[in-house]
Amino acid sequence: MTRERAYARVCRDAMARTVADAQERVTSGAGVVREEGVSGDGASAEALGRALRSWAKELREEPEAPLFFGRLDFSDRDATPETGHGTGPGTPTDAAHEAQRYYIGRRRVAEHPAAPPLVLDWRAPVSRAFYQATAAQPRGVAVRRRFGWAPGSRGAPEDLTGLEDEHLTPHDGDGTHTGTGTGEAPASAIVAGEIERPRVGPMRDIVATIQPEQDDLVRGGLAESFCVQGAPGTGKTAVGLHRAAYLLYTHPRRIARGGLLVLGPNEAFLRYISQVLPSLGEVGVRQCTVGDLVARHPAVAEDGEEAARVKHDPRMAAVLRRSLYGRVRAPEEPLVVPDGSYRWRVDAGELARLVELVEREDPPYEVGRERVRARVVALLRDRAERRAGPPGAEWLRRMGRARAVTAFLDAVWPKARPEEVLAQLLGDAGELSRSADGLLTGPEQRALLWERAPRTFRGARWSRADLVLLDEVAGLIGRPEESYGHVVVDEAQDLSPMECRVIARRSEYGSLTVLGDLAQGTTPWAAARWPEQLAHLGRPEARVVPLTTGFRVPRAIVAAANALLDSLDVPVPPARSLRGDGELRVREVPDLARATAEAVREALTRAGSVAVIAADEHAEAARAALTGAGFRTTSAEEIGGEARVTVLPASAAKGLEYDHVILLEPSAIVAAEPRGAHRLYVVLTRAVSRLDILHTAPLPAALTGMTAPSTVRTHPRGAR
Ligand SMILES: Nc1ncnc2c1ncn2[C@@H]1O[C@H](COP(=O)(O)OP(=O)(O)OP(=O)(O)O)[C@@H](O)[C@H]1O
Repeated sequence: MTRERAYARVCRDAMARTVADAQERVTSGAGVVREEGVSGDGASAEALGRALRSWAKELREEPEAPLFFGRLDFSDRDATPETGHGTGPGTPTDAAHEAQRYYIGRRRVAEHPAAPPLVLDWRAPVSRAFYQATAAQPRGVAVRRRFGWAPGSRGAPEDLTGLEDEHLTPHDGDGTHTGTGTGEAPASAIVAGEIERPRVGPMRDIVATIQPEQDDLVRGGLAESFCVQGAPGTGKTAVGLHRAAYLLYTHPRRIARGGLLVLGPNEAFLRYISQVLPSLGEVGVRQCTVGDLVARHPAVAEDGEEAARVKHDPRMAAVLRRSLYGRVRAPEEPLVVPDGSYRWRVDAGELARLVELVEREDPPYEVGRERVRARVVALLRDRAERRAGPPGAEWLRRMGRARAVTAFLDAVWPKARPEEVLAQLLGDAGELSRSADGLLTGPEQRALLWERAPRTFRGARWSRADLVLLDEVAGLIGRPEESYGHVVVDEAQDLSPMECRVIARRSEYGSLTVLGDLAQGTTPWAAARWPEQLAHLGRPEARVVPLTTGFRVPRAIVAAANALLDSLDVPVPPARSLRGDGELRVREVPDLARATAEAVREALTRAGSVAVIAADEHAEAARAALTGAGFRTTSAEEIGGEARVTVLPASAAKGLEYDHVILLEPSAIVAAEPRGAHRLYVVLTRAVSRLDILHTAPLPAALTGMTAPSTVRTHPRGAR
């Protein structure tokens, strides 16, 4: 311990010097840069200065945390017995690492940029052995050491409180293996402690304890898109964020060109995960919702249920395409273009063939219009050439802009704006049936039609679904300006086919990490199967990888959730939990408000965060009752606020977790919406340690059989 603390001190000093050095370079500016001969001219010195400034800023902004969490001692070759399992691919005993010792941390630490690192970045190739080595496949590692730090430590050497060694390759006289990775519970007490640590505030990184199956996903190649079907609390979100950090580290240039995008279901969720990437040293990643991607107008209108369902249906893509291309007309008249004393003439038949050909080539609409123009000019050029030899570039430009040519284009391939196209479709029954007949039924078409159409498209009031449709039309007209190198899509089961297409358009040249759980689908258009959803996302070939080992929800609560899962009829395997701790209590109570206050009072005697979750329409009342009883509470919008008790409507609970969840009236959550049972499944699986279910009405059928050993059913106590 003394030696390791001393090492921690050395690392801290080195890190402090790195930060100071970065500052120094920024404040002394280009002078230093030039002196070092890095850059001769002002412009690149300035660019370098900018890079240094942002680097210094990044170092300063990074939350201070322990600088290392692990150590690998590689064996020297003589001491590495071939175990039989250890010879396959993926288990290299890389000669370069023989007898080497490496510390592993959140980022590289070195005395100076050219010095050998004191701490390796967890994403460096060597670090992989830290996550993957087992006694059966030691990958050349003799000893894996994990470090335990005081909770919340900022890395002060005296905060180093524990060490744990696993001997993966036995030496003489030391025949014991302490392997991991196969048992129900983690073999490492430090890992177990980390997993069971009470939660407070926003989500944390998991670099110190990534599990082998998670690591495989985190380090998947940039080119590969895949989908993680993960039971609640299996670390989907964590895996997605760490994968983002890994890709940024491993392919900085290729990602930098397009950028990396993380999509989450709502603002509360985005706030909850917002600290993870910065704590891993990545500050430039865009994290937003699909709604943010399509927000070309504020969403001010509300759709009826049926209208929303139809607008999110994939058939709308075909309807919109037909509506847009319905603008293209077969030319009926010849084109006559005056040119000085001449008039060039192209007859209608030739023009019609030309337009039809371009239509068949199926370019984006805007490109199609310009292609028709270019081909018309080419016809004019042929005529001019026959008469007077090849015309010059200026002549070609003039013909392209000629009033007659533009008028011809406006007649056969008019300009289009997304708003105009959609307003016409939703505002005009004739246009709608022209575009939708054979695709949408009569009642579906009627559900789409505006009751009162605005006079022009500029006066239209758009709904959230409309914005998705506008994005679709914009995508038909031209390519989206944004295109990402990689997109991480969380809670992907909830996206509608049309929302999936928003993402597909922006990741055409990149790759996707799709995260979700079919059992947690709560939107009316939630996916029932992954292959279809992946096809809408433009990745029909993507692999679906299940994760079933839960790190959040304790076994007793998982058992209850699995009972409910059986009734959901989704093709997903049940979850299992790494956590033997945890409590589940189900109580029928006479007075819900009073029982809630009591449960909160009790919950506050333990460490960690507390959430009271109720059906949406009851959440406000629950909050008021708690405030009345003297508790300070926060709402979903204030994650990370001061009060330890959050009151959440069931619809806002997705993706979040709390140490202690007090769930009010499960049957009301089920009854509140068509997919209420799925919603209840989400809510049941938010608890890290304790779940209290309080009810006055009968429990939903799937929950009545809960017989987990730690289930305590108490009958209403008398007045207290
Ligand atoms: N390897 C790990 N070590 C420690 N903690 C982990 C590990 N993997 C996941 N966790 C923790 O388990 C919890 C659940 O992870 P996460 O939220 O990523 O799961 P999820 O699959 O997205 O869950 P859900 O679908 O229910 O929203 C988080 O607190 C996360 O930090």
